Amino acid sequence: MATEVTEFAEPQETSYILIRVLGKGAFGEAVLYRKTEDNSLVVWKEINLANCGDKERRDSQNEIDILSFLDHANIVSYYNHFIDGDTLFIEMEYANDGTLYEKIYNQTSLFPEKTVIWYLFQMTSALAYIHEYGIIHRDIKTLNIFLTKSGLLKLGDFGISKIMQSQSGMAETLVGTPYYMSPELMQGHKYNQKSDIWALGCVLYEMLTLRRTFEASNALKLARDIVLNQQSDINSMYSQEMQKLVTQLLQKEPANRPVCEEILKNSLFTKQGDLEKKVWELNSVARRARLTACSVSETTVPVVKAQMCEVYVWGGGKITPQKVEFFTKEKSPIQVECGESHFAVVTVEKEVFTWANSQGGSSMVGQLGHGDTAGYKIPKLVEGLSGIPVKQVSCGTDFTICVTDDGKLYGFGSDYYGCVGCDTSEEDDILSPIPINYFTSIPIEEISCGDSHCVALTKAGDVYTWGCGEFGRLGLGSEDDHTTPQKVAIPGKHFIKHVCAGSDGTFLIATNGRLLASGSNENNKLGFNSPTSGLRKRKKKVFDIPCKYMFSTVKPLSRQHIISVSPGTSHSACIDIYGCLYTFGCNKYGQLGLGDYKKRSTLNRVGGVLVSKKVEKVSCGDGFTVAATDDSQLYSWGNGENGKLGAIFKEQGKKTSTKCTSLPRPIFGSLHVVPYLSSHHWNTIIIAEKVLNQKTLKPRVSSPKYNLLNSPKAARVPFETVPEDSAFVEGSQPISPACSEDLPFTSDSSNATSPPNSRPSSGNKDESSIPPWLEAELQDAAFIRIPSKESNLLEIGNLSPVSEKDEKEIYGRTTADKDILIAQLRAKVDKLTEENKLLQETTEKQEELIKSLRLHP
Ligand SMILES: Nc1ncnc2c1ncn2[C@@H]1O[C@H](COP(=O)(O)OP(=O)(O)OP(=O)(O)O)[C@@H](O)[C@H]1O
Repeated sequence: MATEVTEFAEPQETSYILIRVLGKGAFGEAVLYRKTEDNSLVVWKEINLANCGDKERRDSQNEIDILSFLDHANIVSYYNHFIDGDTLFIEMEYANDGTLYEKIYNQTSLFPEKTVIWYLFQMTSALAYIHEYGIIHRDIKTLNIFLTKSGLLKLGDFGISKIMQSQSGMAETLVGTPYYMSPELMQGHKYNQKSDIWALGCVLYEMLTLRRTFEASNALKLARDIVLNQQSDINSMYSQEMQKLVTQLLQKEPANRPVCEEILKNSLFTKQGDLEKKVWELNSVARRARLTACSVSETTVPVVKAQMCEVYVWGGGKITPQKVEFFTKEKSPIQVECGESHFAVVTVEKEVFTWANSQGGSSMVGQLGHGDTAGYKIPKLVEGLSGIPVKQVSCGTDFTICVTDDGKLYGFGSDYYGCVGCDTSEEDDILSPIPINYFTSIPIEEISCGDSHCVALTKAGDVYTWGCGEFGRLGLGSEDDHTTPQKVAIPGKHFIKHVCAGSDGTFLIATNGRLLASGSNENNKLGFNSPTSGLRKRKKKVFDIPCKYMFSTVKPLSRQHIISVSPGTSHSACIDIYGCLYTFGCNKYGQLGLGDYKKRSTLNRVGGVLVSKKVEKVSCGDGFTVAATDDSQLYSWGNGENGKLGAIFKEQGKKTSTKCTSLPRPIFGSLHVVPYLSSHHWNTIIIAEKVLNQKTLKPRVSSPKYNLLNSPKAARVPFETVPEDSAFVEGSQPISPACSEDLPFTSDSSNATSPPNSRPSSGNKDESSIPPWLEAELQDAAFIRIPSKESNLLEIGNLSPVSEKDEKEIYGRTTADKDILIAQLRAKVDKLTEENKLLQETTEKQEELIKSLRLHP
């Protein structure tokens, strides 16, 4: 379709293009690929498991599962992994500047101490991180320490690391590379994390001497050297502190070696400034570089905002957004939610209002909480919660659960699956709010209701699920239903920040931005499927996962830092920290927003009109998606039947019903900030903030000083009030400048009274944001004319003689011209003086003559 081609480039499925085989290890190969999705380079390790038994396969899979949770700037990230036939595939970050081994052996002179400290700091903080998780690396060596061109160091190859069951646990197996093996290992003793510290000491020694700590012609001699701990001396150019640290790390007795936390406190690091910040900055630059396609629009910082909150609903038969007048006139909303046939709103007074959209004929079963089964058409206060401050509400298909300020839960509606947690009542339908007693002494932070199950996050960070368990949506390892809340096992050491229940699956968002999910992955709606197109030894294009009974990380999204997720009936959408929108799942109605209706088996980044915007909110319903962007626009796409899209869009040439659109389309006419958005089944409800008045600061392009010097006009209006975007015009008034004295910023005020493109006249204090003190100073200031070109004249410390040309430009004439003119003037004055003198003499003579004539008539 012509219209679509211009608006949206055909999205490509992610595939891998082989770059080169990096090398072969003991168990397989490491191969470098380019990922077509974002042109990033990734390494896939292909490990042959043909000789491994079932248990070993399971163990290696479990071990990598845990390693994939690690998230540290100095550890090679594990993005994805799966076992296909006899091959274990692991996708990981590519370190693009070789290994520390190569770096050391290419050195022609010793490293400066500063470099050694920088590398050692990064290695130690990586080790501190894994040790905290109870992981021992067990193969620390310069060959397993990778470098990036940006100067970062990355600890990799956890191939033989072992997850310790407890911090004090001892692993039995003798593994590792002999040169780095600690005395206790050589002697056949047990070891713990201190063996990694020994290896760290060996690496440090290698960096300081450019040779191995213990080199011996045979294993026996090596063992003897290590046990006797005979190191050679370190060059005296290195500080005493450094030499002391090597000795501490290479202590024969494990107990005498420091732990990572102690090493990090060494004055060698503290003297070097904020090394942690440097690592963080370098890593975030690399992360940003990966987001090449993500051109986020210029950010402005709001300063003053006057706004009005309104509630709109659509869908369920209502084609265009309907304003719910009640919340404009009487109550101010702070949170909204919808179920299949009902809406719920929490107001600033912490009250809950519910009402029905019984358009489809569905009967009420108590989900409104008004004590009966009437289908109230306008918002009605849930009186059973009067006096109980509610901070959040969530709607299931036909039930509602509220969280109070002190973390208590109240539920009402259908208890068919035990969602309302009513373990005492015989009835399935709870018509008025009842407390969910299970949580009386476990305060809840957040609740999310799916179609027929619930997930709650406690204030302590634990996750509980209950209700229907089909497809493993409760993440409890089975499909069993549970009428009482069950604590969920969270893999790794993830701290959960948000919980989100869908129709038959559940998402969890961890504090580190990882997305975890459990339940049905039909059509990839939980995002688990991995693209494998282009990978050697893999024929199928996608590695398909039908469902998960336990929570696992959604690995295809492990490189994104997810902040928000919304599961729909057959698809899902999530937003990352940069405001990029990703969709996955069924695309029958174009609900993935990719400009077509093709089946998509993996993850997609929504582009088109949204590519340059920051998506702030998203919600998925049954076959449709709604998204709000940072420029106060609202978009919808997918199945438009029954008004699900809040507007009527016509899309030519598509195969499904004429009410579908596969591209994000702006809805809602004018522009609004949407702080809350919820879709369920065919309904959508939003809070729309109408910004009546907004003033923002944004960095100015040129320095006001420069304008002041260069243009007399600019000197009068150094801060220009940018005419308002028509976005926030309704009833807005100009705001007197509050922060215009902050020189690096220019004021951008939304002002309804001045027409677009009109410039304020100078000196008008209402329109110009010039501060009064500066205005006064400018009025009194002498006017100095400056050449339009930046000549040497302006550069302090570079006062070269003024050229004739510049003089002419500044003063309109040269010094020579001036001299001639002065001479001419002098001559003129002289002539005049002469003439004056003559005249005076003549007058005197005439007066004398007249006098004598009077005396002698
Ligand atoms: N993430 C990575 N980034 C850059 N190069 C890598 C990465 N992982 C592995 N390599 C390189 O690929 C090659 C093969 O690595 P691999 O891990 O398969 O074997 P190895 O580490 O040499 O041996 P083994 O795993 O048996 O100890 C090595 O040269 C290694 O430096």
